[in-house]
Amino acid sequence: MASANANVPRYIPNLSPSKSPLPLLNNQTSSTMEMESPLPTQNELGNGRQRGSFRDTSSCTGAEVLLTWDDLWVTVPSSSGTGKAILQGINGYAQPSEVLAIMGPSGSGKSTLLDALAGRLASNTKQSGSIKVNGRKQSLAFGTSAYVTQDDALTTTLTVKESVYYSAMLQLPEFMTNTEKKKRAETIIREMGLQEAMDTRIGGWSSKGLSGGQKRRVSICIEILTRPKILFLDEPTSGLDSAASYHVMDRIVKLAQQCGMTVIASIHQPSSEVFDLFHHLCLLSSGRTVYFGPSSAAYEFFTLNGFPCPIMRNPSDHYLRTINKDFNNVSLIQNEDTERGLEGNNCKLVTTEEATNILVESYKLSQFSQEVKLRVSEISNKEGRILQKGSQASFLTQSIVLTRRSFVNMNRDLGYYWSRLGIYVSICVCLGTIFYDIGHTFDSIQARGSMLMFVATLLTFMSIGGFPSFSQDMMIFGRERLNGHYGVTAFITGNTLSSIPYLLINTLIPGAIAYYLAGLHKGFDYFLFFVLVIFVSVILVESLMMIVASMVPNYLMGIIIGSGIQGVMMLNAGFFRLPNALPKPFWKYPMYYIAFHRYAIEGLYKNEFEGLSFPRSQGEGSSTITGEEIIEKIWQMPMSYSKWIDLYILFGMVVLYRLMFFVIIKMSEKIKPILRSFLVAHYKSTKQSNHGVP
Ligand SMILES: Nc1ncnc2c1ncn2[C@@H]1O[C@H](COP(=O)(O)OP(=O)(O)OP(=O)(O)O)[C@@H](O)[C@H]1O
Repeated sequence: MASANANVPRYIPNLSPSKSPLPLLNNQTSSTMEMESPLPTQNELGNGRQRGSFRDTSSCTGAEVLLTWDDLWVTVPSSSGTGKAILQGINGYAQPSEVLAIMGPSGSGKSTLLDALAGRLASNTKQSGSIKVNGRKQSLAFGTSAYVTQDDALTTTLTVKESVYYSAMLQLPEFMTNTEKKKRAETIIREMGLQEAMDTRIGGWSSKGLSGGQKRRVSICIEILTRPKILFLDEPTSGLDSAASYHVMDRIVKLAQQCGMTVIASIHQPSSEVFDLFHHLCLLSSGRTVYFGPSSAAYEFFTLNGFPCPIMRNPSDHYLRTINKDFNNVSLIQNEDTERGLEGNNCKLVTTEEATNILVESYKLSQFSQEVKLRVSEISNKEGRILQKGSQASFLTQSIVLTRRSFVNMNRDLGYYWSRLGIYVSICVCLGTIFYDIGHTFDSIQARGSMLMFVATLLTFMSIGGFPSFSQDMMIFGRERLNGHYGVTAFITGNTLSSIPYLLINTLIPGAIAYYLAGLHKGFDYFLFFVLVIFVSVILVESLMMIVASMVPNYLMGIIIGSGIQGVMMLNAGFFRLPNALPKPFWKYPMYYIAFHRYAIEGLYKNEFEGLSFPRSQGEGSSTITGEEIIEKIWQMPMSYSKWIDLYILFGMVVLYRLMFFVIIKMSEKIKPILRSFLVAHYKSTKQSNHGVP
């Protein structure tokens, strides 16, 4: 076997020549373990491997970040009630100017580790153990860290240049000029190899734009604009071919070295060239550490534990294949002479489960593990610099930029307002022709009531059509908010201001068609009030949908829940069942007062009927009834206040709904940590009682 392969070139790993990081196997004695520490010393930090220079270094200042995690456990509730451990007491560290790769089969806990370190675990998880930044328990404030998620939540209608530029305007400090910000954005786009795609739109479900790999790179560009001190990358190379993967990772490594940035990246299947770029490797399997140490020494670790990398196989593929339990693989374990093969009786087949257990146990006893513990305690026992929040654009700048960005997006995304305008116009043409020249007969009282009810309810209900586009905006907001790009108030301001012109067009044109075709109350001021009520009602529905969007996981759920809420409010607005007939305990009090459609139809009815008179019954010669009487007696609406009060109430509701959205987002941010610390406390007490600890 050996001779058959003698002429086949073997993969040459990037091993440190003088380092022999032998692991401790259970059956080995310590005499076989004489070794030099494979870990860099503090003096070596920052020197890194020199891989050329990175051009824009103007902002590479500030404190470096050393991150450690010790006995880190993350559990989630399981059906058995005992909880499922996703991470099982792992240790490790990440250092400035270096890239730590987290690798492991799918579901091994890579993203969870990244989330735990970045402080953004899901609220249903419980975390225990210690995570320290520069030896202190401190959070990673804006400007100090950035996180590139797996899903590229980007504004699909913007070009690459616009996306990165708007983001630069939002994130970079006020003291930088617009030209400097633009330059920074362009430099980063070029560094990520996107110069050819600068003017290409991101693209989404409706139009093809960038490839998946290019979107990944745009996401990275956006997050590294501030030159964060610590960068978390979740699958940065997914969707990229091997050349692009190398290109992107190489840029990140250079940036790390140039700026003293600490990079932690979870990665699925790096090519050998990409793998070679990593300084350290954390290999996980089912939340346990299989290996943590210099990436170059992993080859030897596997070899010495009986799992040498076969000829011509990419070592990182080999590591993952050895520990991937998903497909009932088997591995060949070689005890001594790796060249003799099966017939030499030194090999046996083991399942991947067994192979993983051997490696995990071996790692625990190895010098690597000891070194990691030593380094972790060394760093955690020395309190370093406290991280200061980075400077960013002012609230005013952020609001202006968000308004502009949102305005451009609303204009280009046909689903946001333009398609709705088309539908509104069509419906209003139908409405206007069905109620054409409504007149002032007895029958027109009912006809007016029905038409205005339709306008106030079903027409405003159609605003729900823009929800998919809005929910995409919410996803982007969620990502940018988590990364601290801007606050909730700036988002609400931007969204509100940018939508106003479109909502005006959407209500003015269709409103005019319906109003004048039907021949409603003559006079421009009456028409203006009519449009104002529809306008505010549509903003109200949008505000309601904002609240819904902040609470539901996807837009389909949002549409279902939003329609349900509106349906109930419409039913209860006092038209389908007159106000005095509404059952008192619930539908009259409080629902009739909460239903915003009630104020919309009240305002519209007062606007339409006040000042007009109609025959009391069908036929000629009948006496007349005034509009005021109709409102009070037929529609059972209060005349103690004017139509303007109804409009003010609607407007007040818009403010209230937007405030509610603000409070919900803020509260969820405040409640999540409290909930998590409660769960952690509960977890600790359960753990202690399970182990009989007093
Ligand atoms: N919040 C959560 N609630 C329940 N289970 C979770 C949660 N987060 C992660 N898990 C589970 O923990 C395991 C590890 O998930 P994680 O996303 O960390 O794996 P991964 O190694 O990043 O996988 P992949 O490479 O496929 O993204 C999975 O089985 C996942 O279903």
